[in-house]
Amino acid sequence: RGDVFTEDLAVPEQEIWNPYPPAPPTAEQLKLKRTGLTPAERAAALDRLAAHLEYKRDHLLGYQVNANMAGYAEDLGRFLRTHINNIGDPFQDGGLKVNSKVVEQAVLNYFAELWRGKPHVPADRESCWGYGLSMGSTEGNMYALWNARDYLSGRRLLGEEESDSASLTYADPQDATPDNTAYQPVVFYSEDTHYSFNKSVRVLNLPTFGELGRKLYPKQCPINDGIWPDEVPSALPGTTHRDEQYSTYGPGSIDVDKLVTLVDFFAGKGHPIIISLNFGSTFKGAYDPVREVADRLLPVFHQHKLIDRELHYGQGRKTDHRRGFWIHVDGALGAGYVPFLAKAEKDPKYGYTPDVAVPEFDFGIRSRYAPTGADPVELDMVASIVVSGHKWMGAPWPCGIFMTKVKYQMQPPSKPDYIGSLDTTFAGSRNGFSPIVLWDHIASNPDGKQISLAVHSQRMAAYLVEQLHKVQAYRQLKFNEDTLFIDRTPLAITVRFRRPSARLVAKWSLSTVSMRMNPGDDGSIRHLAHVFLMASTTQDKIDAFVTDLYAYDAFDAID
Ligand SMILES: COC(=O)[C@H](CCSC)/N=C/c1c(COP(=O)(O)O)cnc(C)c1O
Repeated sequence: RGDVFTEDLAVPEQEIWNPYPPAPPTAEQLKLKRTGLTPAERAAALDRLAAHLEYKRDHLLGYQVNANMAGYAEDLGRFLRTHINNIGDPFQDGGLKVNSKVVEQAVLNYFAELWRGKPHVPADRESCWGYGLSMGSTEGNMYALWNARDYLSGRRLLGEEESDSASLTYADPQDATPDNTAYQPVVFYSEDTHYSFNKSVRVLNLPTFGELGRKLYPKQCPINDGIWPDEVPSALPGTTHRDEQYSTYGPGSIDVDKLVTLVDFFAGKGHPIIISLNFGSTFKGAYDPVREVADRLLPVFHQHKLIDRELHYGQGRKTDHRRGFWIHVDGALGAGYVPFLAKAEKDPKYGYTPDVAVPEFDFGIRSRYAPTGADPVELDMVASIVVSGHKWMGAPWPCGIFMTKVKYQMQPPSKPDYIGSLDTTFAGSRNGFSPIVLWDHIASNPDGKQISLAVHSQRMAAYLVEQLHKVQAYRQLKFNEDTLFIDRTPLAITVRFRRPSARLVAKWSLSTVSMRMNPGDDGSIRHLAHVFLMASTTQDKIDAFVTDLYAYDAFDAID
């Protein structure tokens, strides 16, 4: 892909045309003294901070944040008087009784059903299990990769106790010899994947297919003339435009042909497979085609005996059966609203006809494969899903949900009796307020409202594209400027275009990317920005933003 690199945007201290945007409190005002601050000093600093943040909140367009905090202060302010900590497993009350686990369970079961899974029943291995995140989807995605890595590398499943050993061990030590690829999982994700994945695979010491390819199979990459890329290429643009035949001009979803070829290579070497698919990608808002990936990879998994693997543990006395693949869906953004778009598509009363069919992504995806001369195979293909609570739903701070199934849960590394519960999550202390916020949001937004908001967001995205084309036509005529590179991936709730001036980037908190559109060609560098059309984005807000783009100095001179 084009090299993505950041540039220091020299953002002026004050916005030139609007000398009145409330600045944040100064460092001097915020300086924390040993003597503390007087009530007047505290009030002055906090008042100024509130004014600044409220102005920025009302002008935030560039990030996936729903600015609507309706009702939280009124409904939930009283919970700020209590430290609520959901330490340990959400479905085990534990020793710290000041917890909101009953609320967390209600939220988890809501998402299990929304994503076509079964609410948690400990004895039902096909039912869902999950937990409320104390960070955002970065935590959930990291947990998913950790769970997948240990599941596929033969660590002990939840319930496969080994009384004589508190430390985590492999199901069967000789299975996990260094040269045994059967327990060396490899992870695949596309070049449009959120940067937190590069961080997560480092934390987990989990090799990407590129790293493992360069180490074990140098110059044998089945795509790209033998050279291993680090990420799966994203799809090329549908256009036949000759000099735009690079994924940088594409929709931002994964190239399924290349994914299948790469997975087939490693599965053929015996490696278990981890795939993370984006569902509402960070810059282009694209949806990886989960259904197509699942349907096309099932035969590959079947061919390489990755559907049912037998593991032994307890000195060979016992056996378990597991998959040799894990499909994770990073639904940080899309898992929150696409289910409602699908409902709108099905119900004519919403008058919504999507540009393309609303894609599937969840636990309801079952793929079938009928190998010649063998019994047909039908499998549920998605092993885990993550959603951020602070993106589509609009929580006041980072939070979210990780969801998998009981059959994939691992034995935790230790059993800290003093928390009175299994340590089945990533964090120690866990935010007990976030489940209450998500519960309040869901309780206040029945399906009908959610469907309307999801359709509104689609309409606002289409509206912004229309308005940007008007700006482009005006500027070409008036200032003889180049195009604004306006683009929107089908069904995406984000629109991308030429980066405006530093002042406007700061005013509207735009997220920007500078990239070489044609690899190695500095002449093809584009400075782009995007706007996310969230449930809280109004037409008035879009109009105010678009008005700014008509100004003579709204865009930097084309360098
Ligand atoms: C540049 O924009 C971002 O980094 C935003 C987070 C900021 S907006 C809330 N996206 C985070 C993100 C993440 C990480 O989610 P968080 O940890 O909740 O920020 C995972 N997956 C996808 C597809 C994402 O887009």
